[in-house]
Order: sequence, then structure tokens, then C-alpha cells
Amino acid sequence: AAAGRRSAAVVQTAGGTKESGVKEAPLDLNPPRGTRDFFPDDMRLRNWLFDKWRRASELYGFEEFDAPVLESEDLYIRKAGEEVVGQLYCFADKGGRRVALRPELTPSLARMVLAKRGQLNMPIKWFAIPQCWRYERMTRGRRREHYQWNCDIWGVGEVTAEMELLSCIVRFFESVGIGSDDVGIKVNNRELLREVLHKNGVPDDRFAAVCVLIDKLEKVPLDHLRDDFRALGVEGSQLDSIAASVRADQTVDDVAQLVGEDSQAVKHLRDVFDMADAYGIADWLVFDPSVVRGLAYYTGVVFEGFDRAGELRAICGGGRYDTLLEMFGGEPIPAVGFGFGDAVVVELLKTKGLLPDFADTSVADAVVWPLAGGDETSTVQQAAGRVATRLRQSGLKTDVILENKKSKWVFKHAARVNAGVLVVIGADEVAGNEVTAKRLCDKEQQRVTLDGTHLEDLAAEWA
Ligand SMILES: Nc1ccc(Br)nc1
Repeated sequence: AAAGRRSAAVVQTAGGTKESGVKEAPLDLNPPRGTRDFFPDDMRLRNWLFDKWRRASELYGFEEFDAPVLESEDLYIRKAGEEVVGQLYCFADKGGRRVALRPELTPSLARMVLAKRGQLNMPIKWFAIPQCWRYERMTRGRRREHYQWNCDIWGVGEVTAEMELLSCIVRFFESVGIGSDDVGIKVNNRELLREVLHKNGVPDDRFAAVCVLIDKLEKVPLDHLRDDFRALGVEGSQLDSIAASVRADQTVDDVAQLVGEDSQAVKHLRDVFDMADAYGIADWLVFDPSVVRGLAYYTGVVFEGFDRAGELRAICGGGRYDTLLEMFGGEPIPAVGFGFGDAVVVELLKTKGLLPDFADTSVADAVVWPLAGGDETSTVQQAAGRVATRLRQSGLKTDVILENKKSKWVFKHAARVNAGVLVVIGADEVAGNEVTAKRLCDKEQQRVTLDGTHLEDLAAEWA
């Protein structure tokens, strides 16, 4: 790569060529297009968000797992015209194998479940926070990677699984100060659409592709999609009837009239809303028959978190996908899950003034300062190493001044890392097996012997 950057001025000389000096093309200091660097301040926010996601997951009894960021491309080859497949970050590796950076986690989870089939204690309730990728033409300048919290329940066909996931999402929102006035969760059931397609004579093998197109109706007018629907054999009054059935301004009763009150789809939907009170999430849920989500493999209840101000893209989304294993040649296992990206929720927190303040983050409890620079530099630096080790072994986050620094710099550094105590080690202190501990909030100080654990106790008290 370095060679690739060099534009060697090659001079033809008698008997051959030689590099006559190399003009280094400037290294591009930006991260690759569509990706992000996480400097410490960025990392503090990311860790804060991931910790909130982890706490919500563990509160609901989910176990953490992960899978490779790189998967066989075969895992994502689906024919329903999904954007996530059209933007696959895929390539041939050096062995000529077709691989892809995962655009989502669910297919990896399905592969893992299939690999361990019969050996897993069902139901499984697993969560992960994978980095997921897409390759999108940068003309739209959107990101090519994001971190997406995933929770999935496998082995439960009952609506109770949906309730666990919906309430886990709500608990997360509440844990970061977001309420049901700020955010709602639209809930629908793809089974409704399947029944409407049956009534309109659309063969079942068109269901997934029709759902992907219906999902686009949220952003694209129906007339712009008529050709795509026609390609699926759905057109004219048939299409108009289907489009009317997914209009957002309908109640569950309205769609029950359309598909019949004895419809399983209606029953499952009513079950969700009937159970919402028990889970304390009734204020969050909104029936919206226009929500189908954009993934081909959803088969049942689907849901989508949204900001009620209507300023942001969907915050999270998920649904039931009972037949996914069939796509991988396995016997189906009922499953339901959601994905929750790290971008929109941070925008929401910003608009609500709910981003955490890390100004008081304690990077270090104690700073150890060897007064180096003179003939005794090595002596005081060794003493600093011993003292820092003792403080660290006692559990105190301890920073050491690693080179000869002036006092003003040291005190400014100690303040920047929000340390509570500065332990100063001069040559005379070393000789007396002592150090000077300074409490930084009020400059009180004590000469402390290194015998016993008094230093650790004092440092812990002053940290
Ligand atoms: N699937 C996916 C992957 C990466 C980003 Br950014 N958005 C969506």
C-alpha cells in the first residue's frame, strides 16, 4: 500500500532504472468513505449507548452472542428486491470465495442455530451489537456502517415473544429518558397483507416481493411503483385494493372488516394490544397497517419505533420471521427479533437534550508524578512505578507522568483527567520511603510513608 502511494520518479539510467527520490503522495487521513473513527469522546458516547442496550437486554434475560463481520455472500442472496441485498458490501476474497460484510445479523444467527440444531436449549433469547455494512454509492453521502443492537427470540410461536421484545425496546427508551410522548412503536401484522393478497388472487410466492414494494410506499408514490408491481403480476384494481388495505388511517376493526374477524392475523394483532397494558407499554403502541418493514423474510407481526415529531427516520424495527430456516434448507423454527441502529437514536437524544455529559468522566483517580530531570531521574521513576502499581492493585485508576514535566503542566493534566489525588515523588521522599499526597480539590497534602497501606487508603479517600 505504501508503494501504491509513492509516485516514484523513475530515472532511466544506463543499465536499468532506479528510483531517484520518492514523492510521497499525501496519506488520506480520513477513514474510508462512509465509515467513522471513534476518538475517546466518541467512544464514551458509544460505550454509554451500548451499555444501555446491554442493560436492557440483560434485564430481559437475553444472552450476548456474536458472529463474524464477514460471511459467505450466499447468506444474503434473496430475490425479493430488498435494498439491504442490493447494497451488499460483497467481494471475492483471495481464495476466490464470494464473501460479504454482514448487512444485518439475523442470517448469521439463523446459520448458527441451524449449525447447532437440536443442541440448543429452546427458546433462545440472544442479543448482540454487531457492526453492519452496506455499499452505497456515496452520491447520497450516507454511512456505510453502523452498529445495530439486535435481540431475537427463537422457538416461541406465541405473541408473548413479541411482547418481550417490544417491552425491552420500551425499557431501553425509558432508561435514556425517552418517553411515550417522544416516541411510539407502530405495530402491524404481515399476515393481514397475506390474507389480502389471497383475496386478490396474488400467488403466495409473490408475498415477500410485494411486501418489499409496499414498504417503499412510505417514501415513494404508488404510481412510481406500478411497473414494479406489474412485474410481480399485481396491477390495476387488484393493486388499488391492496394499496387501500395498507392505508395507515385504519383501525384494527377496519382491517378486521376487510379480512374477517375470524382472521388469525386480526387475532394476533388484538393479542398484542390486549397484552400491552400488562407490560406497561400500551401508551407506546400504535396500530399502523402501512408498516411492513423492508426485509423479505418477515412473516407475522412487524413493528417500527418512530419519533412522534416526525422529523427522523425509523429508530428501530423488527418482526416475526417464522420461515427463515427454510431459506437455508432447514425445518422452520418460529422466531422474532429486532434491529436498533446507533445513528437515529443519537439524533433523537440530541434533539431532546438527552445526550450524556462526560465532562466529569474520571479517566484517572490518581496521578503519580516522579520529579524527574535530575541525577535521580531513574530512582524516582522506579519509585513511581512501584507506587502506581500498588495503587492500581488496590483498584485505583492511576496515571503516571511519564516524562519530565513542569508543575503547571502536571496540575493541568491532573485536572483534565479529573483525578482526585496527585502523588508526588521526589528524590528526598524516596530516601525517606515516603511520598507527598495532594488532594486536588483543595490542595490539602500529607507526607505519607510507604509502609503499610496508608497510601492506598488515603488515595482512595481523596480520589
Ligand atoms: N443494513 C445496513 C448496513 C449499514 C447501514 Br449504515 N445501514 C443499513
